[in-house]
Amino acid sequence: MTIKVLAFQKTEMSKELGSVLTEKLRDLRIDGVPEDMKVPEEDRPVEAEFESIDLPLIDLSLMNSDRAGLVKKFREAASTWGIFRVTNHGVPSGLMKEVQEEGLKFFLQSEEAKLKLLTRGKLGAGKGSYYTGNNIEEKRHSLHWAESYVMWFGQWCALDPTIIDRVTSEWKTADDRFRTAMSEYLTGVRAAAKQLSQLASESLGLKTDFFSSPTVETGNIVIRWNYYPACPLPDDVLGAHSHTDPTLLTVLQQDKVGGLQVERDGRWYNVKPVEDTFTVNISDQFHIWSNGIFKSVLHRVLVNKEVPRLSIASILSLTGSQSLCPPSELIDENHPRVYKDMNAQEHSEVVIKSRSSGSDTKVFSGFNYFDTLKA
Ligand SMILES: O=C(O)CCC(=O)C(=O)O
Ligand SMILES: [Fe+2]
Repeated sequence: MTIKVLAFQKTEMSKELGSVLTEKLRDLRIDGVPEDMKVPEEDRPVEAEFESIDLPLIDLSLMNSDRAGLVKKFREAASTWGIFRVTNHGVPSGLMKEVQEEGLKFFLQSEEAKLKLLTRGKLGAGKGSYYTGNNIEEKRHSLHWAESYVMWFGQWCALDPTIIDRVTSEWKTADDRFRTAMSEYLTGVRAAAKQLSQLASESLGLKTDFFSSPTVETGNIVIRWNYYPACPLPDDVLGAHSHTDPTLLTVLQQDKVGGLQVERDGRWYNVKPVEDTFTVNISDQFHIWSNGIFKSVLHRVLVNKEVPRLSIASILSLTGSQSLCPPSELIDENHPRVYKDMNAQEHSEVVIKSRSSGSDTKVFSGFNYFDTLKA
């Protein structure tokens, strides 16, 4: 039996590469771990070493009643951990479960059905869906023990029912209810992201909409389901190597299984999943945009022997000519500009270059290229 893992991360891919992957899938066997998925001995995670942490909690039901307290908490969480838990975010529990179950159905399809979506990443205008995994072109580290299904919806302000319809229907099992669920989920995530980015602005003494307006109007939204099959040798692989997200903000829905780890001061911590909450992390663009005040958190994913894990990442990013320049209010003699002026497109080019040529073969991270962007 072949295992349900494959290897890809590029939105652009050639037909040839698609068939290489098909071959590769045929070769994989459930009773072992292919050599190119094995993490080098010295980088293997050892479970016994890790402490579990309960992340700082941002309770959005306090937006009106204790805004000042929430703003303070946001600043603390975003500038120390770079990751926090969000509760009372407005996305109903039943809807979260539904989107999770539907995503699971995608991965449980036959490989043949999934592979049909492998090359969809090339769809024009940045809207469409595709099946993916690690990047086998960038031979920078062992392959992830994971597969993903990604939906690109484009800019929030242009998102309308026809786009949701088009993107969701690329997965042939998508039905009307799934489309409605995705539409409701996107609305909920957008509202939560708006509130969070308002807190972000206020926490730095800026106008409420400074970050929120570009984030949930002209910014982009991508939804990505990550599936980590149970692994016969979990200590030999990683579901995701250590990385920071190159984008702005990631709103993550985890299932009960656990496996996400975050780094702080050189140590890895297990992030406990908590039902009905989102795990939200600051990503590279927000770090740059906040003049380095918000921390883009380094994270990775461990897998286990017993149960598969599913997570759903709503990935928000600035795009094209949107500026990542920090506002003048954050710059003075004591707080000089940390990074050069750049827009999202220029940033994205640096990320792509760093990922294909970086010196650290284990980490895909802003820490690999932030230095090159210094003012
Ligand atoms: O599955 C997770 O917990 C994290 C996924 C992740 O890091 C990502 O999609 O960038
Ligand atoms: Fe990530």
